[in-house]
Amino acid sequence: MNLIEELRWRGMVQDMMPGTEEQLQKEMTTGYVGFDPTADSLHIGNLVPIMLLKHLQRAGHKPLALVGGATGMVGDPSFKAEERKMLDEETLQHNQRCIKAQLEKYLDFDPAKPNAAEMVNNYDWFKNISFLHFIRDVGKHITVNYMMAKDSVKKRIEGDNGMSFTEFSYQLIQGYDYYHLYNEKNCRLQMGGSDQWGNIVTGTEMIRRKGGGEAFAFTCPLVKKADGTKFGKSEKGNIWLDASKTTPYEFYQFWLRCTDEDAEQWIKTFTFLDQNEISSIIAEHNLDKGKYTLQKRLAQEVTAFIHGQQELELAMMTTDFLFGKLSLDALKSLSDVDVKKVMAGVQQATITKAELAAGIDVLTFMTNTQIFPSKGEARKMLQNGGLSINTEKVTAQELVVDSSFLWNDKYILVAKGKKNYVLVTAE
Ligand SMILES: N[C@@H](Cc1ccc(O)cc1)C(=O)O
Repeated sequence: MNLIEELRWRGMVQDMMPGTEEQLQKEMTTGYVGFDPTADSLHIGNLVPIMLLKHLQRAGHKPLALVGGATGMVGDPSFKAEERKMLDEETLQHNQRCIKAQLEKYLDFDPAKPNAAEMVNNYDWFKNISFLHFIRDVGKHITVNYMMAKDSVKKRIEGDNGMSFTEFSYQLIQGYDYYHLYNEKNCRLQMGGSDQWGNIVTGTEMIRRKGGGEAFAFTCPLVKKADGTKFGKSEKGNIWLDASKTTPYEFYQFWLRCTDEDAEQWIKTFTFLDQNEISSIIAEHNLDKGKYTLQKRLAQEVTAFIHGQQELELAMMTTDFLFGKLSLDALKSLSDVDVKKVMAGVQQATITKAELAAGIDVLTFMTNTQIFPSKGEARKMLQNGGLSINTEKVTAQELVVDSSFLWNDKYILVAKGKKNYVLVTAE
């Protein structure tokens, strides 16, 4: 399968300019996607264009990731019902730095490779272009009629809200980016979400009218959920790629909880697994859907790609907690930082090291740590067989808890019932 055939199979091609497939077969081609610094992190909606750049690079072509320092100052009106709020320059600078650092993680920038990825920022070429120069040299090649006819801005032009000249000029700025990269980086391809088609075509038009040759493009469909609700949101809002905004555990859960129908599509779009592998995962999934084989594999692949293998393993451990099947040995093998991550959602308690050194009976231990409000309640749980320490069931109320129960020098894990864990830290 060539790149475009593969992307078609993955459901990642919406519109394509004629000749794009031939160009990609003919020679190593430089292609770009732009990301505006509208927030201090990318979110999973941006993951599709990132995947496009990744696929491009895997197929031997050269990806350019553009950070929109200039376009971010203007605001893309494409398919937006209202004028955007302008971000102040300090916020934009901060956002640019964050997004750049994220993009650097996902592509291969190794300069020794002929198709090494490169990062560019359109502020670098726009900062020196004067307004007069721009309207004479760029604006003159594109008619207002042409700009107004775009689907992406039609509603705004026909509606009551209107659109500022600032946002209206956005497509010329993005168009000029393509023209600039065409000349400076021999870039022949622009990709993006389907909402970007209008802006991209303004670019190829500008290249043509300013005497350039052919430039190519394709867009990918916007990701939708099968039930029609919006993709990429949880109850808490956006699913961010930044671990401090959406923890790897929450990220993993997002994918784990999707429907069979969505998982079948998303495993194609959001992983690099090939056709054979995906077919066999789906076949295995269909043998027993209750095992969530498909969702698990999807969640594992995407979490490992975004957060790395280690964070994935921690997220899976935390998930095991929810299902009451954590292995204590696995937990013991973790660093302190990682124990805290896995246990982030678990009830916490403390006990003094001195008490443990002396040794206390299990019921006193349960009340001193405030795991139970009274010895009577702790006893009841113990007698019902629902109390465990370090995953061993406690059967005798005479049991003495002392320092020998500590693992990693400071922890004791208590469970009330099957799934209610308490992590006790000795201080
Ligand atoms: N307009 C794009 C971002 C972008 C910016 C500049 C470009 O040259 C290309 C793309 C978006 O909103 O997603």
